[in-house]
Amino acid sequence: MTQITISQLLKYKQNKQKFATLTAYDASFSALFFSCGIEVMLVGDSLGMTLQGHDSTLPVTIEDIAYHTRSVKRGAPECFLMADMPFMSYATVSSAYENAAILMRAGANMVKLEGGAFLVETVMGLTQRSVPVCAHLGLTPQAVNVIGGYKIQGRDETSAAKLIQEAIALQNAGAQMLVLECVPTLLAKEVTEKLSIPVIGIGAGKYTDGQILVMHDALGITQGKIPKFAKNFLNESKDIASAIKLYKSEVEAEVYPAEIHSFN
Ligand SMILES: Nc1nc(=O)c2c([nH]1)NC[C@@H]1CN(c3ccc(C(=O)N[C@@H](CCC(=O)O)C(=O)O)cc3)CN21
Ligand SMILES: CC(C)C(=O)C(=O)O
Ligand SMILES: [Mg+2]
Repeated sequence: MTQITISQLLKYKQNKQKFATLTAYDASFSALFFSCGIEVMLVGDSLGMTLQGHDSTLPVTIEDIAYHTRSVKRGAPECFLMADMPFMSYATVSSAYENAAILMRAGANMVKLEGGAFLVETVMGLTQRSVPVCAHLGLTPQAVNVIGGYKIQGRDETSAAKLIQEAIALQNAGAQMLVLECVPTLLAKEVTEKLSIPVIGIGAGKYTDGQILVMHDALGITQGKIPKFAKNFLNESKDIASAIKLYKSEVEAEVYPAEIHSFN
């Protein structure tokens, strides 16, 4: 096996080959996921909820993400590893540089930042300094207190048009990937077609280039409210490896996400 890179993911987009990605937080799961053909993993700040038991992602620190990034990297050294920049770790351009460096040194291949046009300067500066950036638009969970809950975004014409403009601005600033979370299927389709970089969706319908799920949702071990887009692949599988392979094959065959996992 060889290292998965952004070039490989770009080829998937160009060949219209859908790809499945997952969050991972430790070496055992990252090794298992990679052996099941999951080539892209994210050390998500969702770990604040799934691992730490908080009711939001806000308590997560840069050291938390760095710790889990080191673990995931050791388990799957050849995967393309993304790491979330946690709440307030990119509040200024210079803090973004310092904190991105911590995650890159921990083994990340790309850092992910939540937000739109206000991040253009940050994304440009990171990219120029050799830190690959994934943008994240739509429902941005670090803004849960501003939004007033985990709600679908881009429903009306004004916010949809704004999201498209921001996606283009972030790509122009140098972002090499985009995560779209909880947006209507046809808005995600339009963004995916307009951008040349790979777009990964979660609750964004079937037309994005890739899909991402929180691993706990894919394995049915999430406690409390389960997002509409989540699917428990362990239900129909004999073990975790079979469940992950089923997830990958359903994404590749455009079976998952179905209508019931999407917003219109
Ligand atoms: N287990 C887990 N899965 C995730 O996808 C996830 C986390 N945790 N923690 C961090 C954020 C929070 N996320 C969430 C959490 C809840 C909804 C949710 O319940 N959404 C409603 C949409 C309501 C509407 O229609 O506006 C839903 O019914 O899915 C969505 C995303 C996504 N991320
Ligand atoms: C759900 C994904 C996109 C994420 O940002 C996370 O796991 O933190
Ligand atoms: Mg996140």
